[in-house]
Amino acid sequence: MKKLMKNIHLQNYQGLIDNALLEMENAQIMERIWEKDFTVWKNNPEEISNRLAWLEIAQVITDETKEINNFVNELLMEGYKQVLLMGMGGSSLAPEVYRKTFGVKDGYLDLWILDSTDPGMIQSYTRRLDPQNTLFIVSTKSGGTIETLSFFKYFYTFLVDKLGEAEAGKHFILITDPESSLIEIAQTYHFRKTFLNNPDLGGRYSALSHFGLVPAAMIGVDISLLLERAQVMMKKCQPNIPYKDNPAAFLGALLAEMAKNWRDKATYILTPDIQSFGDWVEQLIAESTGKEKKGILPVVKESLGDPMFYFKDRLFIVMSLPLTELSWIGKINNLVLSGQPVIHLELKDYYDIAGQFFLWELATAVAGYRLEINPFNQPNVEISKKITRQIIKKYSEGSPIDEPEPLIKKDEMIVYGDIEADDPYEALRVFLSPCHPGDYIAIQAYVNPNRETECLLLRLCSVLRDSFQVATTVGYGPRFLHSTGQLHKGDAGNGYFIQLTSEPKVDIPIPDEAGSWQSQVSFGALIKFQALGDYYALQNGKRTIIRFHFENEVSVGVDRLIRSLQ
Ligand SMILES: O=P(O)(O)OC[C@H]1O[C@H](O)[C@H](O)[C@@H](O)[C@@H]1O
Repeated sequence: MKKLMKNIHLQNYQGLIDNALLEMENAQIMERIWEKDFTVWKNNPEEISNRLAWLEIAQVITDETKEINNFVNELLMEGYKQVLLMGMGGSSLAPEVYRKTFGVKDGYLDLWILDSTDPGMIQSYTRRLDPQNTLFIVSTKSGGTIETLSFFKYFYTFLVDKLGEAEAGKHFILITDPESSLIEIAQTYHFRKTFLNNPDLGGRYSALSHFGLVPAAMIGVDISLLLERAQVMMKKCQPNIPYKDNPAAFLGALLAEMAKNWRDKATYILTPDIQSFGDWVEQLIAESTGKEKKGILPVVKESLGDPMFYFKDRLFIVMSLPLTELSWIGKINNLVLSGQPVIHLELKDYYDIAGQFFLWELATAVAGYRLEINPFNQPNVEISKKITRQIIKKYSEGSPIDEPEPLIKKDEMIVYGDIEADDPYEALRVFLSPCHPGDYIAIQAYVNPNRETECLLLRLCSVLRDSFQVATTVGYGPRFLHSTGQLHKGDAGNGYFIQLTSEPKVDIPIPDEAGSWQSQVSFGALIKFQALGDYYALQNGKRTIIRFHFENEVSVGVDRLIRSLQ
């Protein structure tokens, strides 16, 4: 434990955590989790007993690394140069961590991830990829995710145009569960391969399964070494390890006890080389704990500020690699001095990411036990999907769609919400006026996730945090719907949601059937309806939401909002 945790500052919470660990030891919680005893969480095994295979996947899957590596070699021999992975949430976040952390090894395939339905984003991928040398991964556990299916239909049709029908299917592979309806589609369209994943684990617990390992091997990551590192961590978390030295027991108890004591904002400070781990752990914690009016809010994108900008609702988690220049170490010390609880985990090298995947999965399962929730389901995600499907149906039938009445139109912005104001800036101020420390502000941006927008949205977060002393998060739609979307609708309801939408400059059709350009719905319509579906889902759930629609440049609109707050 000491090697793993560089520093632990629990302030006056040490006794609370010691007690929680003692209680857990007496109730043999780690033993029961490893024995896959569903009663740890609920009295009903539904969506628990068939969701625990991640506990051993790093061992079980070692037999399959050879097959995965052989497949990658086959692709390299055939001259493939790049891979476009199409998937949402648990089917794409771990591959993104591997790509952003390890980069691409010489001679291996470059990996791009597509998890945005923004037409501009899809167009830029289409322009950049070389059809001859690109492999497409359709990655979906359920086989029913609308974004993933739409990406498949679009890129397959695109490839038929470029290479012909006989060639197109050879450029596609599928990663899915054995029961998925996509298996038949893969056969129909002559995909080159289908990897069937272990169905007994959820997407956010799948980093060490086919969903993570196949793309990792493609960029030249040594997947056997990854699994070894995960197994090292598994050993450290066995039930025979005293609970106080068991990192998963400790972390799980820490996350949950802090949340129960109003420190429910798990704020990650990650060094740039492992920054993307934040996006993965965000889905894991938010989707696993944000339900039954409870939840831990992962804060993964905020810049590190001075102590005065933080309320006493935080737990800070610092993660770094040895010898990384920690320019912000002084700021961390100030946080400790100001009374904030801070822990610092140190990874030996990039391959330790695999150990961290396992550690946080088990810690989240432990936290779920302490919070008395089922950490393996996502009961509220379906709500916005359902409303979006209804809107799409109406639109396809040519029926009118219910849209909220615009409140204000000014400065190329249209504002929607249940407040009274004369201009967008006043609307934002009025909207946020009841927001107080302990709440959080979530920016939900259904826009092209390019660098310029990202910088501005992060700036908006900083300004909001510093003005209101609240935790802030930012997520791109529809990506966040598969990550933090569950928490937004399932937690206690103290979030303030700022939805940002934009007028697409281009549009791209979603083929009704793969292979033909006939199309009823475009990506532009889909992203609009996804935003609308979630807007209504949040409203129905009595959440506080405002929408700013940018008629022109998103960057100009966001910049105006930032200035109005300063
Ligand atoms: O892998 P898929 O079945 O396509 O699912 C992708 C994502 O969809 C849903 O929104 C779930 O809430 C996520 O947990 C999941 O990761």
